[in-house]
Amino acid sequence: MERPLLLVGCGKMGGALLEGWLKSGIVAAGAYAIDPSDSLPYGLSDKPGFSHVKDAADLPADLHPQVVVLAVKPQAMDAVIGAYGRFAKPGTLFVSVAAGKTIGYFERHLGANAAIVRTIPNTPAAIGRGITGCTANPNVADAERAMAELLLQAAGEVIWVEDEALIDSVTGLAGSGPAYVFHMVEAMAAAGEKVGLPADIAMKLARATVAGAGELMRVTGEEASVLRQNVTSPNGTTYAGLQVLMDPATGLPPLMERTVAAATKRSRELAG
Ligand SMILES: NC(=O)C1=CN([C@@H]2O[C@H](COP(=O)(O)OP(=O)(O)OC[C@H]3O[C@@H](n4cnc5c(N)ncnc54)[C@H](OP(=O)(O)O)[C@@H]3O)[C@@H](O)[C@H]2O)C=CC1
Ligand SMILES: O=C(O)[C@@H]1CCC=N1
Repeated sequence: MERPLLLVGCGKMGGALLEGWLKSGIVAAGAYAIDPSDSLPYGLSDKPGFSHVKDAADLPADLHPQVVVLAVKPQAMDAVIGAYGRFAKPGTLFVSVAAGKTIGYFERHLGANAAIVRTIPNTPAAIGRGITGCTANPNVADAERAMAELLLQAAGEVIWVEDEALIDSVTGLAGSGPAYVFHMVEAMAAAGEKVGLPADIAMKLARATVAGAGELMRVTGEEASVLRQNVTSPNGTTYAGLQVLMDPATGLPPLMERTVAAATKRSRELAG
């Protein structure tokens, strides 16, 4: 990047992104993390390559950032966004990671000419294994789109959707998705205890099973259904378990459908 990046909100998500940018060296022109907290997550407070300020008022008066990344909670955005309107001029791209907040919302606060990329990452971004869904308004130039993609690639894979409404669906599936998987670990461990395993062993087995299965899927690139079939012997133990889990009326499919639908609906509600 030729000019500085501003990261507004350096919590779990913003911090994960900044961590990736510092590692990749993409923000070599300098970065500012604006966050009221005394110390930043992921040990960032001790890392070089950016300046931490607590308030937008502490930023240099003549700053002309290349990118402003908005990573505060959606509910905090109204109170925060006004302080960044001064940067909404040609040459500055706004990238939001806030769930629900629409491009229309940002155009209302930053002006109709502001270049805005709305995204939704997920927390595996912290180890470069995230996936981010993105959409852009027509003010975003090709070079700015490429810059946004480069920034988000520091956190993992990037997909673009033209229909902004689908960002709510991406949120319901992938933005919130890591929490579903972590809860599955909790549920598997609890179920292991029910069949007689000590709690610590049940949790160790559940963690390693989910982590290993995810890594197997990533490394082989194989279809999930094929990997599932590879575990399933005819009339064996997995078959017996999957008869319960895959029941179309009472198993995981209808439960996951309701889960993703509820998160997608909540994303729409956060629009503002
Ligand atoms: N966590 C996740 O899995 C994902 C989160 N997101 C989105 O990322 C955004 C941030 O979420 P998350 O990182 O989880 O939340 P966090 O609460 O961890 O991070 C938000 C940060 O913003 C800070 N903040 C509050 N007010 C201001 C301000 N005026 N100026 C600058 N910073 C401020 C908060 O400080 P303090 O705590 O002191 O108030 C906090 O450090 C949300 O919009 C969320 O929808 C998107 C995808 C996934
Ligand atoms: O729970 C949330 O609202 C945020 C957005 C996606 C993941 N966490």
